Amino acid sequence: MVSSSQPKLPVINMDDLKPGSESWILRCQEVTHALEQYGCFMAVYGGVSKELNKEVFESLEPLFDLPIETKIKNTSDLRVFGYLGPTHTRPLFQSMGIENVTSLDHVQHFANLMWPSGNHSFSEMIHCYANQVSELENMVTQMVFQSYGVEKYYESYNKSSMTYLLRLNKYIPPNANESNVATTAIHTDRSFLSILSQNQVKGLEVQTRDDKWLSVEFLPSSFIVMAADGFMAWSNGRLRSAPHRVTMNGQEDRYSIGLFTFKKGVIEIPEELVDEEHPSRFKPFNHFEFVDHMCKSPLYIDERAIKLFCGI
Ligand SMILES: O=C(O)CCC(=O)C(=O)O
Ligand SMILES: [Fe+2]
Repeated sequence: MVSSSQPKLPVINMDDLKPGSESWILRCQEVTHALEQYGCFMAVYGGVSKELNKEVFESLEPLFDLPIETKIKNTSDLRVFGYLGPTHTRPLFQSMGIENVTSLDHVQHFANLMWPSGNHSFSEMIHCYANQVSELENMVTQMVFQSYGVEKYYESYNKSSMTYLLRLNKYIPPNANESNVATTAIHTDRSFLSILSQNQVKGLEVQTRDDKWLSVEFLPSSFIVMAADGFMAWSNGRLRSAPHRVTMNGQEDRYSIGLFTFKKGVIEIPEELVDEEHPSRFKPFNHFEFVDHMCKSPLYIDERAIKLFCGI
């Protein structure tokens, strides 16, 4: 049950912040504290215009209306990065993935699979959207590194060291006789950081440390920034990888978009984050090997997975 007298997720204004300014330094603490306590926060971020956001969400309906034979052309070496259709355990959900979405070539490759005569405006729009959202991701990563006093490692986690997967999700409403259907199982994300947005239909729920479920109410121009398994391990367990799920109640289709970042290569805990109070909890691990392992043997879909993979 989602509590009605629930605390809300922290809301942090991420606009107009210049690195090194007083407000930047203040936000570094707020962002890190929110990711430690909740594993996520709501970022108010005007870096994506309302018009672009609207156009992107409007493009999802015709995309998901394409025939199934077309949608299944969205494949990937990592199965969970491509098209996922409804299954009997997840009948309301479909999802498509665009790998390396910050590169226009990759978005065009996806668009050419979906529309054989191409769809230039879709490609431009999605590429622009992903890059603008990635600016928010870069800022958050830099802030966390800075507040832990390990900014010198940020270069290995900036845009050129990460890859970006954009997931486009569609959830259809449950039948009238099924209420409150948990559409996705409780999970944590395998990524480093995830940034989520949605159309006007709510459904995302985040589990708090005291096992309450917070139903996320998106504010205008807002995104949920969520620390995932990779960032949690990098921080030696200081950050929380937020358990979350999607529950559909209403009558309308829900569309959501997630930008997921993955480190190219090995994630290593900075030695500065290991001390007597925080003994080393994770061995260095290759992020894609972890994702690949999870695709092949998905024993757990929450934080236990990374603990099993590289925990000490
Ligand atoms: O649809 C959402 O809001 C969340 C999706 C999600 O949790 C995921 O793709 O990992
Ligand atoms: Fe997720």
